[in-house]
Order: sequence, then structure tokens, then C-alpha cells
Amino acid sequence: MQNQHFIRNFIVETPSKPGNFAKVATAIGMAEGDIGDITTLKSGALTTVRDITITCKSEAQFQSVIANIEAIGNGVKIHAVTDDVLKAHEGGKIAMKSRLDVRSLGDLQRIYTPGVASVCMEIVNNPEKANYFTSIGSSVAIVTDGTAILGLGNIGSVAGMPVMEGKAVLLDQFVGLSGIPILLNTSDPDEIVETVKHIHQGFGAILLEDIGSPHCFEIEERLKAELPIPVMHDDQHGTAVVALAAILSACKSTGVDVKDAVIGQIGLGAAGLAICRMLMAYGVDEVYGLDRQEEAKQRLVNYGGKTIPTLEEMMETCDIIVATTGVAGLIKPEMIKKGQIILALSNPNPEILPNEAIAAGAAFAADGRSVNNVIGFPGIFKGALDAGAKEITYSMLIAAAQAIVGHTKPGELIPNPLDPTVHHLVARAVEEAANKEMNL
Ligand SMILES: NC(=O)c1ccc[n+]([C@@H]2O[C@H](COP(=O)([O-])OP(=O)(O)OC[C@H]3O[C@@H](n4cnc5c(N)ncnc54)[C@H](O)[C@@H]3O)[C@@H](O)[C@H]2O)c1
Ligand SMILES: O=C(O)C[C@H](O)C(=O)O
Ligand SMILES: [Mg+2]
Repeated sequence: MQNQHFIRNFIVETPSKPGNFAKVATAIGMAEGDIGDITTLKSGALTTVRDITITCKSEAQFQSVIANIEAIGNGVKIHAVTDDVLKAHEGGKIAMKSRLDVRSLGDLQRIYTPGVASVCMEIVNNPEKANYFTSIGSSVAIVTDGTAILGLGNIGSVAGMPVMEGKAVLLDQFVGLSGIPILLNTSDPDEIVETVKHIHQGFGAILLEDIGSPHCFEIEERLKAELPIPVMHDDQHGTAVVALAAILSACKSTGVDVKDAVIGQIGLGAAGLAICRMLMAYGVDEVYGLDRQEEAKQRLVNYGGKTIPTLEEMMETCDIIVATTGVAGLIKPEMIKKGQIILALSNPNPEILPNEAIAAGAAFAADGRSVNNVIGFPGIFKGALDAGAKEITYSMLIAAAQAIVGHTKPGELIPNPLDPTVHHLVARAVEEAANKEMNL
């Protein structure tokens, strides 16, 4: 797999004289290492120690980064090279924590037997109070069968758990919801639907994650129809929201009316088909899909979409290209037309690196790390839960996309996901759209 993201942390000591860190940065750049976070650990009179996050495309590249730094000499020393990604995952990223302290017998009797019995009876007599007296209303099941983990494919739900824990971390950090991973050991649609139906009462909503096509379409449709709570396949609709927002922002920046744009979508699986459907729901006429599977193309045609037979033809005729194939490096620089907008959204490695696309003439380019459904799904679920919505509809999704665009700075494609305001605005917009649909 090309364009790998190997992330390591270098603990580097340099003499405190100005210019020494610049030598280290140059040494890293000469080996094509990409510098990320830099944390000064110690700033002394004689030496400074920094923790430098470096991303490389291969282990070999790391070795040349190390060799280049060591070649500087004059007191520049590498004290350690650590893998902070693995370190961050030691023991897992999430934990079930109590919101209350139990320090006395009184506490125990209130939150446990016998006090808890009265709360149970309160719910027996007023079932709608379950969301008020329990955590159900702020809990989201993150359900996967592990068949389409990022672009890594069918690696199974246990190997996919770090991704599901990641979604739970983001739900907690950005909107204060509790995400609970549910790892299925079946990819049979009937068994998945039956299982989720039997566990749904413990959750306010269901987030389907990294379930591959075509099963994901049937599973989501059946659960949406059969459950009284919101169900959303994030890879489909969270991605469609973010892709629409990025396209609207790019069109705004380039003075193009999105409804006149010619948009090509490479890959018509979970993400790609949903992106096409979202664009058509938004009123874009010229949306063309491409997939290597006939049945994937047929699904788009069944929704009223159009297809283009080859990648070369799509790259030649479309102003905006979105790719969600899982195939790193699929789009070659020589395929890029001047002024094109390229959203190569596959993770962990895009169909083309944004800097390569820009260098080849693209007006805008982004990968799946920056244009990522993290901008959408936390606020979408928060808004749906706050509204007490029974489902997540297109008007709620389009409201989410418009809220994202409204908070995007000129020249940006989408806001920074670390900006808490964007998640709050998305949640409010989704809640309002839901209330409008429920005539509240
Ligand atoms: N940036 C984001 O937020 C985001 C969100 C969802 C998915 N993704 C990424 O998109 C990729 C696909 O995810 P998915 O859930 O849609 O998977 P999927 O398996 O449902 O869909 C992938 C589709 O791409 C097609 N495809 C593969 N190689 C192709 C090629 N060479 N030419 C044309 N079509 C080809 C497959 O036939 C399939 O239909 C993954 O890498 C995933 O990480 C990114
Ligand atoms: O997990 C992500 O980063 C986004 C998306 O859900 C994906 O599958 O790529
Ligand atoms: Mg995913």
C-alpha cells in the first residue's frame, strides 16, 4: 500500500543557540519527513529538548531521518524514537465511568439497592422517563461487522475496534455523547438486523460504521424502518454531508454555482453512492459515477444517477472529482485538469496526495483526513437526540452541511474539527430541521 502514514515521535536535544533547531528541521525535510506537533520538553541555558512528531511514508524513510539528524553532530542528539500512536492506544481509548461518587452508605443506597427500585418503578409507570432517569438518551451504539474498516477492507470487527473507539472518543469530546462499540461476529444482514433490534433499547441512536457495501444499504434501510430511534451509517451519510459541504465551499471560493458544476464520483460503495444521492438531493444535475463493479453502477442508475465508463474519461470531463475507492494512488498527477477540485477521501491513504494534485494544477485538493465525516457525525447525532427525532432525514443532513459551510472560513474547504463551535452549530441546525419536520 503506497503513501503510508508512519507516525513516530523523536525526542531531540539541541544546543540552545538559535539556528540549531533549524538544522534539525532541514535534516528531517531532506529525508522527506513531514513535521507535525513540536513540544518543547525542556528549555535550558545550554540545551533544549523537544518532542517532534514526524510522519514518513516508510520505515526506511525514518531511518534516513535518523541518519540525517545524527549527521548534524555539534551536540544535536536523538534521545528516543517512540510510536505515540500505539502508546495512545495502550489499554484502549475509552472507559465506562461513573458520573457519581460512592463515598457513603447513603450514596450506595441511593444509587443502588434499595433506592434504585423506586426509579425502576418510576420508569414502569412512565416509560418516557427512561431517557430522563438513565443514560440511554445520550448513548450511541457504534455497530460494525468489520467488513470495510477505513480502506483496510474486511479485517474483522475486533481489528476495527480502534476505529470504533476513535468514533466514541469524538462523540464524547465534541458533543458529550457516550459511544459504545458493538463488535459483531457476523456479516449476515439478517443476523445483524436481528442483533441490533434486540439491543436497541439501551441506546438513543445507532451509528453504523465500516460495514461494507452492498450489505450496508439493506442493513441501514431495514433498521431505519424497524427501529423507533435514529439509525445512520456514518460512512454513507456522515461522509455525504462533509463532501457536500466541501464542494459547496470550493464552489463558493471559485465563484462556481454548484448546480452548474459537473461532478464525478469514483467508487460507488457506501460513501460514494451516498455522496451521489446527497448531491442529487441537493439539486445538482451533472453527477456522474464510476465503479469497477457493475452492480455498484446499477445502484446509482436505480437512484436516477448517470455513469461514466472509465477513470480517464471522468477525469477529462468533470470539474469536481470525489474519490472513495480505498485505492491509494489511483489518481495520477497527469490525469488532473487545471483548475479541477479533487477530493481524494480514502483513508488511511488517499487516491492522490493533495500536494501532488495541487502541483498538477488542481484549484483545491483534500484527502480523507481533512475532509472527514468527523465534521458531521457528532453534531448530527447530538441534534437528532436533542430533538427526540425518530430518524435522520435528508433535510437534517442538508441542514448539517449548510451549517458546516456557514462556519467555513474563506479559502478553506471545511472548518477545523477541533473547533467546538462547528459541532454545536451542526447540532443546532439538525435539531431545528428535525423540529420543523415534526412541526414543533
Ligand atoms: N473521508 C471520510 O470521511 C470517509 C468516509 C467514508 C469512507 N471513506 C473512505 O472511502 C473508502 C471506501 O469506503 P466505503 O465504506 O465506501 O467502502 P466500500 O467498499 O463500500 O466502497 C468502495 C467502492 O469503491 C469501488 N472501487 C474499488 N476500487 C476501484 C477502482 N479502482 N475504480 C473504481 N471503483 C473502485 C468498489 O467497487 C466499491 O464499490 C475507504 O478508504 C474509506 O476509508 C472516507
Ligand atoms: O474513520 C474515518 O476516519 C472516516 C471514515 O469513517 C472512514 O471509514 O474512512
Ligand atoms: Mg468509516
